[in-house]
Amino acid sequence: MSFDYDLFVIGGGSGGVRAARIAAGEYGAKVGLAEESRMGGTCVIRGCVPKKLMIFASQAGLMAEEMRGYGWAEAQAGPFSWETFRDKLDAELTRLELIYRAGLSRAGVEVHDQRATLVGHHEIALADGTRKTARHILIATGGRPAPIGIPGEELAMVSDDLFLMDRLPGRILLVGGGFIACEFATILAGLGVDTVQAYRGDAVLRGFDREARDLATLQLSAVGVDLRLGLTPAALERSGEGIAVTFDDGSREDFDAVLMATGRDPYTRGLGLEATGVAVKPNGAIAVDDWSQTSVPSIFAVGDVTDRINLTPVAIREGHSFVDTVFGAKPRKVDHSIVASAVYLRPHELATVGLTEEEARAQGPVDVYATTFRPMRSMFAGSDAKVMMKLLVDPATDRVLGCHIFGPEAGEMIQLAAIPIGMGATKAQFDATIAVHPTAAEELVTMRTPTRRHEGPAGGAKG
Ligand SMILES: Cc1cc2nc3c(=O)[nH]c(=O)nc-3n(C[C@H](O)[C@H](O)[C@H](O)COP(=O)(O)OP(=O)(O)OC[C@H]3O[C@@H](n4cnc5c(N)ncnc54)[C@H](O)[C@@H]3O)c2cc1C
Ligand SMILES: NC(=O)c1ccc[n+]([C@@H]2O[C@H](COP(=O)([O-])OP(=O)(O)OC[C@H]3O[C@@H](n4cnc5c(N)ncnc54)[C@H](O)[C@@H]3O)[C@@H](O)[C@H]2O)c1
Repeated sequence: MSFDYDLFVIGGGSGGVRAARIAAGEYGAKVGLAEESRMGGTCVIRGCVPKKLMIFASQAGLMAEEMRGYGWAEAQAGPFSWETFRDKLDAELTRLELIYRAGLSRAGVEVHDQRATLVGHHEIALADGTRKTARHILIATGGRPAPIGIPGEELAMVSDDLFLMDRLPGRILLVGGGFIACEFATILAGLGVDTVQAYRGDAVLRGFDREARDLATLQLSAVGVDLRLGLTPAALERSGEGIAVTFDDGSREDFDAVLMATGRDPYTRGLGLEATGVAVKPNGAIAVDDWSQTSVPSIFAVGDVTDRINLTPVAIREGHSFVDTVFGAKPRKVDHSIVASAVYLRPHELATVGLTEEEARAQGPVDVYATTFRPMRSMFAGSDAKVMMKLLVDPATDRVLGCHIFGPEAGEMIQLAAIPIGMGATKAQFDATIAVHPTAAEELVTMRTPTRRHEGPAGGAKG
């Protein structure tokens, strides 16, 4: 049977673009790709990239404050122009989008700027009514903000809307305590917005190492976020130009804007999965095996739509591995067991790789090497901001099981720590490394004695 394409990719985000480009450019496959919005997907257009640029924009006040501590007595951030920043941001995203398009075009990928849906095991319908056939189909449609189902929720923004605002709100409520709520609370407070964050739990960033979570929670308040723990909205309603929020404790407050950052769902609605028999998990994520293959052998899925680890480099690796396996005769599975990540807070980021202390002690005995200190840079300036470095070590094998850093540029540090930890490095090998001085990261190779030992599920902590 002949097909229009060897591969048809639905979704031009992190996973889809990588897969299409490698399949066509390196393995000579005939590839089509459909994208219903801007090329580049969530990460480039409404995620990692604009978010990180906003983080940079938001740190002027903190930098000026630090510099005053170094003798620049008049240092001030001065006025911020959202309009100038937003227009520059839009131009930058357009530049990046064009680079993505050029890469696809150079590789010989045929791009269809429209929505695609599945109509058969080898067939796709485009929004203009055209049908295309393909030997293999890759679904890389990403995720969408998940509503929580409270009355008036449609009045709130989601993260996509933040990058397009006409003006900064005077007062905003952010709902949630995950990646997006914490990063945007840091950003908006840094840009001078009166920022309230409501989170239903007792410390933000559930799932991260508890000690690091506690430091992140303290830092949010220290940078001016009015963090309300154990609180969540029950209803939103219009109030003049703004939004009146009724919370679950019965209190009511007015805000200029509300941002719901309550998680993301796989974007599979209306994709034709039921009609084609592609199996989904209860939350709508496409079920795949280790090779990213769905229940229909000709259809594969990568990235957030499969809800494995919802990060850009993971989507890229999944897309690349699928193509290596199917088109490159180089079978490659993705190892999801050790994936580093960072939450871009300011002044200190939270970065992590491997097991948390809580996960490690639930598995068995673990030695915890941890230190918390005021780094020389900010201490000199008079700041109380604390850095934390933590290594979790298996006492039986001496293997480093996890690393957690709360500090300036922790994301940069964890990228490097992830290499030896992924290779199975031992604590002795960390210790054999001569320190780089003076740095905060030198603590990772100079912590000599365990701070505490957990004996495992049956035992308690010592020391
Ligand atoms: C605010 C925010 C900040 C983030 N920050 C980070 C970060 O700092 N680091 C990090 O690693 N990750 C971050 N992420 C997560 C990261 O963006 C995602 O994990 C990544 O983009 C997933 O890639 P993907 O290819 O699965 O999907 P996406 O990048 O979402 O791409 C899916 C594409 O498919 C298109 N599409 C969907 N359905 C169809 C259809 N039927 N037809 C045609 N096109 C379709 C969409 O328009 C979209 O362009 C962030 C996410 C958000 C929301
Ligand atoms: N730096 C990064 O790598 C980065 C940054 C942003 C986003 N991301 C990715 O995007 C994903 C989505 O981010 P997110 O922050 O929306 O999700 P998240 O899962 O990190 O956090 C969701 C938050 O919403 C809260 N929540 C969920 N349901 C609720 C309800 N019914 N009522 C009240 N609160 C509720 C949760 O308790 C949690 O605090 C992340 O999981 C991550 O994979 C990564």
